[in-house]
Amino acid sequence: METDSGRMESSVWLGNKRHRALLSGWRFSWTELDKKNRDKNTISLPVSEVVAVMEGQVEIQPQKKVKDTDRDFTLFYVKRSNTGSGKAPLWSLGRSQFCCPSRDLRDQWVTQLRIALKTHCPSRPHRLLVFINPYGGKKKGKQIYHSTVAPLFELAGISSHVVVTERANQARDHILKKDLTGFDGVVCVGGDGMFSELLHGVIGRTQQEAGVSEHDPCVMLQPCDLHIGIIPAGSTDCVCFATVGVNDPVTSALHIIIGDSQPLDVCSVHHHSTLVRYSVSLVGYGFYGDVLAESERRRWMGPLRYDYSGFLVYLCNRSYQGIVQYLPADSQITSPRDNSRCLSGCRVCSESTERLFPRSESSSSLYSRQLGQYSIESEGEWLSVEGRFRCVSLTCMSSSCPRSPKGLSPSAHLADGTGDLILVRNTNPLGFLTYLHRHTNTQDQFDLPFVEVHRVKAVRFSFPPSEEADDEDGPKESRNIPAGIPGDPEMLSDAGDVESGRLGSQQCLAEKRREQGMKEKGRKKRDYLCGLCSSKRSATSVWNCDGEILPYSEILCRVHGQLVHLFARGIEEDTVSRKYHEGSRNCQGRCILHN
Ligand SMILES: CCCCCCCCCCCCC/C=C/[C@@H](O)[C@H](COP(=O)(O)O)NC(=O)CCCCC
Ligand SMILES: Nc1ncnc2c1ncn2[C@@H]1O[C@H](COP(=O)(O)OP(=O)(O)O)[C@@H](O)[C@H]1O
Ligand SMILES: [Ca+2]
Repeated sequence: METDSGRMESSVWLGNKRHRALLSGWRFSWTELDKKNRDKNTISLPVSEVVAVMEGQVEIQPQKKVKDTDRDFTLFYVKRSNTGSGKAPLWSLGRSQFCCPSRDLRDQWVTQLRIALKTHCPSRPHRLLVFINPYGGKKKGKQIYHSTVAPLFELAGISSHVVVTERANQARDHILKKDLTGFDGVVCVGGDGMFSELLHGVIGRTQQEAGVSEHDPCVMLQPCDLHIGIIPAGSTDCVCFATVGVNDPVTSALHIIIGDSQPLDVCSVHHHSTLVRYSVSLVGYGFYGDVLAESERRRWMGPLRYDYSGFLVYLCNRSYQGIVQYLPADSQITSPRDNSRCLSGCRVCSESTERLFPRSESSSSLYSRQLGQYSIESEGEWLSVEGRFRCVSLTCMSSSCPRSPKGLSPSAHLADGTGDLILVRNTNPLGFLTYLHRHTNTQDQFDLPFVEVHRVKAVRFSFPPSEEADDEDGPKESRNIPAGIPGDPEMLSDAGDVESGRLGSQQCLAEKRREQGMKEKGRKKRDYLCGLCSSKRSATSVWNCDGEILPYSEILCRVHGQLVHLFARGIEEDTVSRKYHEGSRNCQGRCILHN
């Protein structure tokens, strides 16, 4: 046995196999030894990925039971499993049970490992405020939290205060108004809408405390310290998927436990001089706005509502007139078509931190620099595109999700202070289908003649004056999407009966009245369906802002670099198979590296 500060080495047993355990600085490893004391397999992991060290033999699933044998300790840690080539690994809880030659040695191991945890993991959360949306996604939020997440938090020594929401915006209001002393982070169990509530609460509270006006699009918003965790239990789970690489509650719970930190760009959306909302994934007009509006009345369908509504809206074949102005980002640094991917430890994002928060500048000069950048100097740099669009989308991140594993903009960065503006001009139905379909395969969705993409710092959307005059829907600020859409079987069944003339001419009066009533009903429905699909009557769409319909059409969006932090680390490469090959070159025996 050998110990000195930060280093400890001894013989241990795992089952009936002798091993050499080694704690050296920020790594802990154990190597199986053969009968001649030669190294066989090594498992090595960074201390930062140790979840807990417990005395005795400890199980956590299915039931936590402790057998306190005095020479044993149990190590829980992050274990990765491959999900297929190119996909991020899933994380699960690894468990290894060590038996030491003496109780004294066992106690030393437990002490040293816990000291290493404190030293190398200073930013782990101890107390969390958890909000569960019981109605999100497949309505499994409570079950996911209590059966999967809570036992992991408990094991890691995290105490949590749980609020099961009873209404929309309860989580946001709680964060804005209640005392949050002692909490190291806030966590939502739900979908992107639930995340958005936490986002608004955290940003709003931080600005209130800093005395910053959120309404001014030129202001430098105060970056938020309180971390946000997401346990995916929603319909799209885009924010989780795009920042972790999978939508898996265990993986996300482990990222929270080990205190991972991922900065995230946020877009503020303004109408005239008022803040409307914040967004991290999608600010989308046209197709995505129509899909959202259509899907809201089909919430009962659960996550499938988006597929169904997407299909119906596609059949509508609509496009919208608009003027899109944008402030381009520095094209020397990156481009949305450079085929890069923002992965864990992304260099572009790390270098952006320096650019966004230069250490040498005082906060006041930083504020005026930002003001200058947006209000005066930049005016001349705005570019403008006018036309008919199938969709206009702005995203601060790739917006990958299970429906679209590459996302809306596969090379977008999570924390570079820019967003990607995607303009899909009007095209024929097959062209638009090709565009949509490319979100689901490896083909480049930007390599189409009617699509353009720009890396931007800000975007404005307005209507051409002539279009405003043409609009029969009244002011652009208040257009409501009518409920219902062509192709809706509910709607077409009655209308179909009337059209087909199935009701005969020898009917009694009552029948005739009924027929007339149905005709009237059918006519109304047909008019209504035609109205929805006709580009003349409904000249405008709505904005989908991370799953919320915006009440305004003319908006200004500005990207705020690294405004919030998530308990995540960005998308990991498929390290399991790669590390196996690298590791085996460096070890005498089989070498499995975890990091
Ligand atoms: C022929 C196949 C077509 C497939 C097209 C796939 C395109 C998918 C892009 C998805 C981008 C998602 C951006 C995220 C949006 C969410 O914030 C929002 C709300 O989510 P939630 O709170 O979980 O309900 N989701 C949507 O707006 C759904 C868009 C789906 C469009 C088909
Ligand atoms: N208890 C509740 N009752 C009704 N709506 C809620 C409740 N809690 C949260 N919400 C709202 O439900 C919306 C959808 O929630 P989310 O968790 O994103 O599920 P989904 O991904 O299925 O849309 C969010 O906008 C959120 O504000
Ligand atoms: Ca970005």
